[in-house]
Amino acid sequence: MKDQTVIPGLDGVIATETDVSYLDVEQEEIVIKGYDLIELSEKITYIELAHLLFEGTLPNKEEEAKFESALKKEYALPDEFLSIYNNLPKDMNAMDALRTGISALGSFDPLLEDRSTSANREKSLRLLAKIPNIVANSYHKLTGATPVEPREDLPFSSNFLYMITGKVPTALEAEIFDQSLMVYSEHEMPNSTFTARVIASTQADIYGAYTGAVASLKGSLHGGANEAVMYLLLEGKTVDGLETLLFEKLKNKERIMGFGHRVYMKKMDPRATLMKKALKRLAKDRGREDLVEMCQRGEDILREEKGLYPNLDYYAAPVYYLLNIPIPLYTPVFFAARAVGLGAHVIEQHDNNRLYRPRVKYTGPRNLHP
Ligand SMILES: CC(=O)SCCNC(=O)CCNC(=O)[C@H](O)C(C)(C)COP(=O)(O)OP(=O)(O)OC[C@H]1O[C@@H](n2cnc3c(N)ncnc32)[C@H](O)[C@@H]1OP(=O)(O)O
Ligand SMILES: O=C([O-])CC(=O)C(=O)O
Repeated sequence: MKDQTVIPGLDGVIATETDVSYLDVEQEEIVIKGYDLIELSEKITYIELAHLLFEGTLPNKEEEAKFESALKKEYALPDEFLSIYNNLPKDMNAMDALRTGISALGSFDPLLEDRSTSANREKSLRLLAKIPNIVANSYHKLTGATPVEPREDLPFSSNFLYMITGKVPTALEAEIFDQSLMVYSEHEMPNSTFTARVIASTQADIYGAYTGAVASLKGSLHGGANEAVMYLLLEGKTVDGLETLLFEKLKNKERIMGFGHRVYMKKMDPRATLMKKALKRLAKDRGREDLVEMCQRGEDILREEKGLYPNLDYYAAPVYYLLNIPIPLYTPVFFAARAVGLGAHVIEQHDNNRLYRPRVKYTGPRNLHP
Protein backbone atom coordinates (compact mmCIF):
# COMPACT_ATOMS: atom_id res chain seq x y z
CA MET A 1 0.00 0.00 0.00
CA LYS A 2 1.57 3.30 -1.10
CA ASP A 3 -0.33 6.07 0.70
CA GLN A 4 0.08 5.59 4.44
CA THR A 5 -1.37 8.95 5.49
CA VAL A 6 -3.47 8.55 8.62
CA ILE A 7 -6.23 11.08 9.28
CA PRO A 8 -6.97 10.83 13.02
CA GLY A 9 -10.67 10.63 13.70
CA LEU A 10 -11.24 10.62 9.90
CA ASP A 11 -11.44 14.43 10.25
CA GLY A 12 -12.67 15.89 6.96
CA VAL A 13 -12.69 12.53 5.17
CA ILE A 14 -15.57 12.13 2.70
CA ALA A 15 -17.05 8.75 3.67
CA THR A 16 -19.89 8.44 1.18
CA GLU A 17 -22.19 10.15 -1.28
CA THR A 18 -25.58 11.00 0.19
CA ASP A 19 -28.68 12.97 -0.72
CA VAL A 20 -29.91 13.00 2.89
CA SER A 21 -28.11 16.03 4.34
CA TYR A 22 -25.01 18.21 4.26
CA LEU A 23 -23.43 20.74 6.65
CA ASP A 24 -22.49 23.81 4.63
CA VAL A 25 -20.38 25.60 7.24
CA GLU A 26 -19.52 28.57 4.98
CA GLN A 27 -23.17 29.32 4.19
CA GLU A 28 -24.14 28.38 7.78
CA GLU A 29 -26.73 25.99 6.41
CA ILE A 30 -27.73 22.48 7.46
CA VAL A 31 -29.11 21.16 4.19
CA ILE A 32 -31.78 18.48 4.57
CA LYS A 33 -33.03 17.11 1.23
CA GLY A 34 -32.47 20.58 -0.26
CA TYR A 35 -34.06 22.57 2.60
CA ASP A 36 -32.39 24.49 5.43
CA LEU A 37 -33.01 22.67 8.72
CA ILE A 38 -33.26 25.89 10.73
CA GLU A 39 -35.86 27.37 8.40
CA LEU A 40 -37.77 24.07 8.48
CA SER A 41 -37.63 24.01 12.28
CA GLU A 42 -39.27 27.45 12.41
CA LYS A 43 -41.95 26.68 9.83
CA ILE A 44 -43.02 23.04 9.89
CA THR A 45 -43.50 20.20 12.38
CA TYR A 46 -41.35 17.19 13.20
CA ILE A 47 -43.87 14.92 11.47
CA GLU A 48 -43.56 16.87 8.22
CA LEU A 49 -39.78 16.70 8.54
CA ALA A 50 -39.98 12.94 9.14
CA HIS A 51 -42.04 12.63 5.94
CA LEU A 52 -39.39 14.64 4.08
CA LEU A 53 -36.61 12.35 5.31
CA PHE A 54 -38.45 9.07 4.69
CA GLU A 55 -40.41 9.90 1.54
CA GLY A 56 -38.19 12.62 0.05
CA THR A 57 -40.89 15.33 -0.07
CA LEU A 58 -42.67 17.69 2.30
CA PRO A 59 -46.20 16.34 2.71
CA ASN A 60 -49.43 18.13 1.82
CA LYS A 61 -52.12 18.06 4.54
CA GLU A 62 -53.58 14.77 3.34
CA GLU A 63 -50.17 13.04 3.14
CA GLU A 64 -49.24 14.37 6.58
CA ALA A 65 -52.45 13.03 8.13
CA LYS A 66 -51.90 9.65 6.47
CA PHE A 67 -48.28 9.50 7.62
CA GLU A 68 -49.14 10.46 11.21
CA SER A 69 -51.99 7.98 11.34
CA ALA A 70 -49.67 5.19 10.08
CA LEU A 71 -47.23 6.12 12.85
CA LYS A 72 -49.91 6.09 15.52
CA LYS A 73 -50.94 2.57 14.50
CA GLU A 74 -47.37 1.50 15.37
CA TYR A 75 -47.12 3.17 18.81
CA ALA A 76 -47.82 0.02 20.81
CA LEU A 77 -44.97 -2.23 21.93
CA PRO A 78 -45.36 -6.02 21.68
CA ASP A 79 -47.27 -7.59 24.60
CA GLU A 80 -45.16 -7.96 27.72
CA PHE A 81 -42.30 -6.15 25.96
CA LEU A 82 -41.54 -3.98 28.99
CA SER A 83 -41.11 -7.08 31.16
CA ILE A 84 -37.61 -7.44 29.67
CA TYR A 85 -36.65 -4.70 32.11
CA ASN A 86 -37.82 -6.77 35.11
CA ASN A 87 -34.57 -8.70 35.20
CA LEU A 88 -32.20 -5.81 34.52
CA PRO A 89 -30.54 -3.58 37.12
CA LYS A 90 -32.93 -0.83 38.20
CA ASP A 91 -30.13 1.73 38.03
CA MET A 92 -29.08 0.88 34.47
CA ASN A 93 -28.26 3.83 32.23
CA ALA A 94 -31.30 4.96 30.21
CA MET A 95 -29.30 4.76 26.95
CA ASP A 96 -28.39 1.15 27.78
CA ALA A 97 -32.09 0.49 28.43
CA LEU A 98 -32.91 1.98 25.02
CA ARG A 99 -30.15 0.00 23.31
CA THR A 100 -31.47 -3.22 24.86
CA GLY A 101 -35.04 -2.30 23.91
CA ILE A 102 -34.26 -1.60 20.25
CA SER A 103 -32.19 -4.74 20.01
CA ALA A 104 -35.03 -6.83 21.46
CA LEU A 105 -37.64 -5.14 19.27
CA GLY A 106 -35.95 -6.39 16.11
CA SER A 107 -36.84 -9.99 16.92
CA PHE A 108 -40.56 -9.12 16.87
CA ASP A 109 -40.43 -7.61 13.38
CA PRO A 110 -41.63 -9.98 10.64
CA LEU A 111 -39.65 -7.94 8.09
CA LEU A 112 -36.38 -8.10 10.08
CA GLU A 113 -34.39 -9.84 7.32
CA ASP A 114 -35.92 -7.96 4.39
CA ARG A 115 -33.53 -5.20 3.19
CA SER A 116 -35.70 -3.95 0.31
CA THR A 117 -36.44 -0.23 0.24
CA SER A 118 -40.11 -0.74 1.03
CA ALA A 119 -39.39 -3.08 3.97
CA ASN A 120 -36.73 -0.71 5.32
CA ARG A 121 -39.19 2.19 5.07
CA GLU A 122 -41.82 0.21 6.93
CA LYS A 123 -39.33 -0.75 9.65
CA SER A 124 -38.03 2.84 9.96
CA LEU A 125 -41.59 4.00 10.49
CA ARG A 126 -42.14 1.34 13.15
CA LEU A 127 -38.92 2.36 14.90
CA LEU A 128 -39.86 6.04 14.77
CA ALA A 129 -43.25 5.22 16.30
CA LYS A 130 -42.05 2.84 19.01
CA ILE A 131 -38.77 4.41 20.18
CA PRO A 132 -40.50 7.22 22.16
CA ASN A 133 -42.57 4.53 23.90
CA ILE A 134 -39.39 2.59 24.78
CA VAL A 135 -37.58 5.75 25.93
CA ALA A 136 -40.38 6.87 28.25
CA ASN A 137 -41.60 3.54 29.51
CA SER A 138 -38.31 1.68 30.01
CA TYR A 139 -37.48 4.61 32.30
CA HIS A 140 -40.80 4.40 34.16
CA LYS A 141 -40.46 0.64 34.46
CA LEU A 142 -36.91 0.82 35.83
CA THR A 143 -37.71 3.64 38.25
CA GLY A 144 -40.75 1.77 39.57
CA ALA A 145 -43.28 4.21 38.09
CA THR A 146 -46.38 3.13 36.18
CA PRO A 147 -45.87 3.04 32.38
CA VAL A 148 -47.78 5.74 30.48
CA GLU A 149 -49.78 4.42 27.52
CA PRO A 150 -49.40 6.41 24.27
CA ARG A 151 -52.34 8.64 23.36
CA GLU A 152 -53.39 8.72 19.72
CA ASP A 153 -55.50 11.84 20.20
CA LEU A 154 -52.34 13.92 20.79
CA PRO A 155 -49.92 15.04 18.05
CA PHE A 156 -46.80 12.84 17.77
CA SER A 157 -44.38 14.98 19.77
CA SER A 158 -46.98 16.02 22.39
CA ASN A 159 -47.65 12.34 22.96
CA PHE A 160 -43.91 11.71 23.37
CA LEU A 161 -43.57 14.44 26.02
CA TYR A 162 -46.80 13.26 27.65
CA MET A 163 -45.45 9.69 27.94
CA ILE A 164 -42.30 11.07 29.62
CA THR A 165 -43.88 13.49 32.09
CA GLY A 166 -47.39 12.02 32.46
CA LYS A 167 -48.81 15.50 31.73
CA VAL A 168 -50.31 16.82 28.49
CA PRO A 169 -47.96 19.64 27.44
CA THR A 170 -49.12 23.25 27.07
CA ALA A 171 -49.10 24.75 23.57
CA LEU A 172 -45.73 26.44 24.24
CA GLU A 173 -44.16 23.26 25.65
CA ALA A 174 -45.47 21.22 22.72
CA GLU A 175 -44.14 23.72 20.17
CA ILE A 176 -40.68 23.92 21.75
CA PHE A 177 -40.34 20.17 22.25
CA ASP A 178 -41.35 19.58 18.62
CA GLN A 179 -38.74 22.12 17.53
CA SER A 180 -36.08 20.38 19.63
CA LEU A 181 -36.89 17.08 17.92
CA MET A 182 -36.46 18.78 14.57
CA VAL A 183 -33.04 20.23 15.35
CA TYR A 184 -31.91 16.84 16.65
CA SER A 185 -33.43 14.92 13.71
CA GLU A 186 -30.54 14.70 11.26
CA HIS A 187 -26.99 16.01 11.01
CA GLU A 188 -25.08 14.48 8.09
CA MET A 189 -22.34 12.07 9.27
CA PRO A 190 -21.88 12.19 13.06
CA ASN A 191 -20.28 9.21 14.75
CA SER A 192 -23.64 7.52 15.44
CA THR A 193 -24.85 7.80 11.84
CA PHE A 194 -21.51 6.59 10.57
CA THR A 195 -21.76 3.67 13.00
CA ALA A 196 -25.23 2.81 11.69
CA ARG A 197 -24.03 2.96 8.08
CA VAL A 198 -20.95 0.86 8.81
CA ILE A 199 -23.14 -1.80 10.43
CA ALA A 200 -25.72 -1.64 7.62
CA SER A 201 -22.93 -2.00 5.05
CA THR A 202 -22.41 -5.65 6.05
CA GLN A 203 -26.08 -6.20 5.09
CA ALA A 204 -26.88 -6.39 8.80
CA ASP A 205 -30.49 -5.42 9.61
CA ILE A 206 -31.79 -1.95 10.46
CA TYR A 207 -32.38 -2.82 14.14
CA GLY A 208 -28.69 -3.77 14.47
CA ALA A 209 -27.71 -0.49 12.85
CA TYR A 210 -29.87 1.53 15.25
CA THR A 211 -28.63 -0.49 18.24
CA GLY A 212 -25.03 0.35 17.36
CA ALA A 213 -25.99 3.98 16.84
CA VAL A 214 -27.47 4.17 20.36
CA ALA A 215 -24.21 2.82 21.78
CA SER A 216 -22.31 5.49 19.86
CA LEU A 217 -24.61 8.34 20.82
CA LYS A 218 -24.30 7.53 24.52
CA GLY A 219 -20.70 8.78 24.63
CA SER A 220 -19.98 12.12 26.32
CA LEU A 221 -18.18 13.45 23.24
CA HIS A 222 -21.42 12.94 21.30
CA GLY A 223 -25.05 12.89 22.51
CA GLY A 224 -24.17 12.21 26.14
CA ALA A 225 -22.99 15.81 26.38
CA ASN A 226 -26.55 17.19 26.83
CA GLU A 227 -26.91 15.42 30.18
CA ALA A 228 -23.43 16.51 31.27
CA VAL A 229 -24.32 20.14 30.45
CA MET A 230 -27.32 20.03 32.77
CA TYR A 231 -25.28 18.56 35.61
CA LEU A 232 -22.75 21.35 35.07
CA LEU A 233 -25.44 24.06 35.20
CA LEU A 234 -26.95 22.51 38.33
CA GLU A 235 -23.54 22.28 39.98
CA GLY A 236 -22.87 25.93 39.12
CA LYS A 237 -26.28 26.92 40.61
CA THR A 238 -25.86 30.67 39.93
CA VAL A 239 -24.16 32.88 37.35
CA ASP A 240 -21.24 33.47 39.71
CA GLY A 241 -21.12 29.80 40.73
CA LEU A 242 -20.97 28.70 37.11
CA GLU A 243 -18.24 31.24 36.38
CA THR A 244 -16.09 29.88 39.24
CA LEU A 245 -16.72 26.31 38.17
CA LEU A 246 -15.84 26.95 34.53
CA PHE A 247 -12.59 28.75 35.36
CA GLU A 248 -11.64 25.90 37.68
CA LYS A 249 -12.32 23.33 34.95
CA LEU A 250 -10.44 25.33 32.35
CA LYS A 251 -7.48 25.65 34.73
CA ASN A 252 -7.53 21.85 35.13
CA LYS A 253 -7.64 21.49 31.33
CA GLU A 254 -10.99 19.73 31.50
CA ARG A 255 -13.32 19.61 28.51
CA ILE A 256 -16.46 21.65 28.92
CA MET A 257 -19.44 19.71 27.68
CA GLY A 258 -21.73 21.44 25.17
CA PHE A 259 -18.89 23.37 23.53
CA GLY A 260 -16.94 22.69 20.38
CA HIS A 261 -17.88 20.58 17.41
CA ARG A 262 -15.87 18.64 14.84
CA VAL A 263 -17.49 20.55 11.98
CA TYR A 264 -18.38 23.93 13.54
CA MET A 265 -15.40 24.21 15.95
CA LYS A 266 -14.95 27.98 15.55
CA LYS A 267 -18.59 28.95 15.00
CA MET A 268 -21.81 28.65 16.91
CA ASP A 269 -23.85 25.58 15.92
CA PRO A 270 -26.90 27.07 14.11
CA ARG A 271 -29.14 24.64 16.00
CA ALA A 272 -27.82 26.02 19.32
CA THR A 273 -28.87 29.52 18.23
CA LEU A 274 -32.41 28.25 17.65
CA MET A 275 -32.54 26.39 21.00
CA LYS A 276 -31.20 29.51 22.73
CA LYS A 277 -34.23 31.43 21.40
CA ALA A 278 -36.50 28.61 22.58
CA LEU A 279 -34.85 28.69 26.02
CA LYS A 280 -35.51 32.43 26.33
CA ARG A 281 -39.22 31.92 25.60
CA LEU A 282 -39.58 29.01 27.98
CA ALA A 283 -37.53 30.64 30.74
CA LYS A 284 -39.72 33.76 30.56
CA ASP A 285 -42.82 31.62 30.84
CA ARG A 286 -41.38 29.81 33.87
CA GLY A 287 -39.79 32.83 35.55
CA ARG A 288 -36.38 31.16 35.14
CA GLU A 289 -34.48 33.90 33.31
CA ASP A 290 -31.57 33.12 35.67
CA LEU A 291 -30.97 29.98 33.60
CA VAL A 292 -30.63 32.08 30.43
CA GLU A 293 -28.20 34.41 32.22
CA MET A 294 -26.12 31.46 33.41
CA CYS A 295 -25.94 29.95 29.93
CA GLN A 296 -25.01 33.31 28.42
CA ARG A 297 -22.18 33.74 30.95
CA GLY A 298 -20.89 30.25 30.17
CA GLU A 299 -21.06 31.00 26.45
CA ASP A 300 -19.12 34.27 26.93
CA ILE A 301 -16.43 32.61 29.07
CA LEU A 302 -15.76 29.79 26.60
CA ARG A 303 -15.63 32.20 23.66
CA GLU A 304 -13.28 34.62 25.43
CA GLU A 305 -11.04 32.03 27.09
CA LYS A 306 -10.95 29.25 24.48
CA GLY A 307 -12.49 30.60 21.28
CA LEU A 308 -15.11 27.84 21.61
CA TYR A 309 -18.82 28.11 20.81
CA PRO A 310 -21.90 26.23 22.04
CA ASN A 311 -23.15 23.19 20.20
CA LEU A 312 -26.80 22.09 20.19
CA ASP A 313 -26.46 20.13 23.44
CA TYR A 314 -25.55 23.27 25.42
CA TYR A 315 -28.93 24.93 24.83
CA ALA A 316 -31.05 21.79 24.45
CA ALA A 317 -30.16 20.72 28.02
CA PRO A 318 -31.74 23.67 29.88
CA VAL A 319 -34.72 23.54 27.49
CA TYR A 320 -35.30 19.90 28.43
CA TYR A 321 -34.85 20.81 32.09
CA LEU A 322 -37.62 23.40 31.87
CA LEU A 323 -39.80 20.87 30.03
CA ASN A 324 -39.49 18.64 33.13
CA ILE A 325 -37.72 15.84 31.26
CA PRO A 326 -35.63 13.75 33.69
CA ILE A 327 -31.93 14.35 32.96
CA PRO A 328 -31.13 10.66 32.21
CA LEU A 329 -33.61 10.88 29.31
CA TYR A 330 -31.97 13.81 27.48
CA THR A 331 -29.76 11.58 25.32
CA PRO A 332 -32.49 8.96 24.71
CA VAL A 333 -34.78 11.80 23.55
CA PHE A 334 -31.99 12.98 21.21
CA PHE A 335 -31.82 9.44 19.81
CA ALA A 336 -35.59 9.23 19.38
CA ALA A 337 -35.46 12.44 17.34
CA ARG A 338 -32.51 11.10 15.29
CA ALA A 339 -34.50 7.98 14.37
CA VAL A 340 -35.72 9.74 11.21
CA GLY A 341 -32.25 10.67 10.04
CA LEU A 342 -30.94 7.19 10.78
CA GLY A 343 -33.80 5.60 8.84
CA ALA A 344 -32.99 7.70 5.79
CA HIS A 345 -29.28 6.81 6.05
CA VAL A 346 -29.75 3.06 6.53
CA ILE A 347 -32.18 2.91 3.60
CA GLU A 348 -29.68 4.79 1.44
CA GLN A 349 -26.84 2.50 2.55
CA HIS A 350 -28.76 -0.69 1.78
CA ASP A 351 -29.99 0.70 -1.54
CA ASN A 352 -26.50 1.58 -2.72
CA ASN A 353 -24.14 -0.54 -0.69
CA ARG A 354 -20.42 -1.02 -0.55
CA LEU A 355 -18.93 -2.71 2.53
CA TYR A 356 -16.99 -0.29 4.77
CA ARG A 357 -13.55 -1.80 5.27
CA PRO A 358 -10.66 0.65 5.60
CA ARG A 359 -6.94 -0.17 6.05
CA VAL A 360 -4.35 0.72 8.71
CA LYS A 361 -0.84 2.04 9.05
CA TYR A 362 0.78 -0.76 11.06
CA THR A 363 3.10 0.44 13.85
CA GLY A 364 3.73 -2.87 15.67
CA PRO A 365 6.72 -5.22 15.42
CA ARG A 366 7.35 -7.69 12.56
CA ASN A 367 9.15 -10.97 12.14
CA LEU A 368 8.68 -12.18 15.72
CA HIS A 369 8.44 -15.96 16.17
CA PRO A 370 6.82 -17.97 19.00
C1 LIG B 1 -24.95 17.08 19.32
C2 LIG B 1 -23.52 16.64 19.50
O1 LIG B 1 -23.21 15.50 19.58
S1 LIG B 1 -22.42 17.92 19.49
C3 LIG B 1 -21.01 17.31 20.36
C4 LIG B 1 -21.31 17.18 21.83
N1 LIG B 1 -20.08 16.92 22.58
C5 LIG B 1 -19.58 17.80 23.46
O2 LIG B 1 -20.12 18.87 23.71
C6 LIG B 1 -18.32 17.38 24.15
C7 LIG B 1 -17.33 18.54 24.29
N2 LIG B 1 -16.73 18.83 23.04
C8 LIG B 1 -15.64 18.11 22.61
O3 LIG B 1 -15.12 17.25 23.31
C9 LIG B 1 -15.11 18.41 21.22
O4 LIG B 1 -15.37 19.73 20.86
C10 LIG B 1 -15.67 17.44 20.15
C11 LIG B 1 -15.39 15.99 20.55
C12 LIG B 1 -17.18 17.63 20.01
C13 LIG B 1 -15.02 17.71 18.79
O5 LIG B 1 -13.69 17.55 18.98
P1 LIG B 1 -12.58 17.28 17.85
O6 LIG B 1 -13.03 17.75 16.53
O7 LIG B 1 -12.14 15.87 17.95
O8 LIG B 1 -11.47 18.26 18.32
P2 LIG B 1 -10.39 18.02 19.45
O9 LIG B 1 -10.91 17.16 20.53
O10 LIG B 1 -9.16 17.60 18.75
O11 LIG B 1 -10.25 19.50 20.00
C14 LIG B 1 -9.48 20.53 19.40
C15 LIG B 1 -8.96 21.47 20.48
O12 LIG B 1 -10.05 22.15 21.09
C16 LIG B 1 -10.15 21.83 22.48
N3 LIG B 1 -11.53 21.60 22.80
C17 LIG B 1 -12.49 21.14 21.96
N4 LIG B 1 -13.65 21.08 22.59
C18 LIG B 1 -13.42 21.49 23.84
C19 LIG B 1 -14.25 21.66 24.97
N5 LIG B 1 -15.55 21.35 24.90
N6 LIG B 1 -13.72 22.10 26.10
C20 LIG B 1 -12.42 22.43 26.18
N7 LIG B 1 -11.57 22.31 25.14
C21 LIG B 1 -12.07 21.83 23.99
C22 LIG B 1 -9.34 20.55 22.64
O13 LIG B 1 -8.83 20.40 23.93
C23 LIG B 1 -8.26 20.73 21.61
O14 LIG B 1 -7.31 21.64 22.13
P3 LIG B 1 -5.76 21.43 21.85
O15 LIG B 1 -5.62 21.52 20.34
O16 LIG B 1 -5.13 22.53 22.60
O17 LIG B 1 -5.44 20.07 22.37
O1 LIG C 1 -22.42 16.17 13.90
C1 LIG C 1 -21.86 15.70 14.89
O2 LIG C 1 -20.68 15.26 14.89
C2 LIG C 1 -22.54 15.61 16.19
C3 LIG C 1 -23.84 16.36 16.20
O3 LIG C 1 -23.87 17.55 16.31
C4 LIG C 1 -25.06 15.60 15.98
O4 LIG C 1 -25.03 14.37 15.82
O5 LIG C 1 -26.15 16.22 15.97
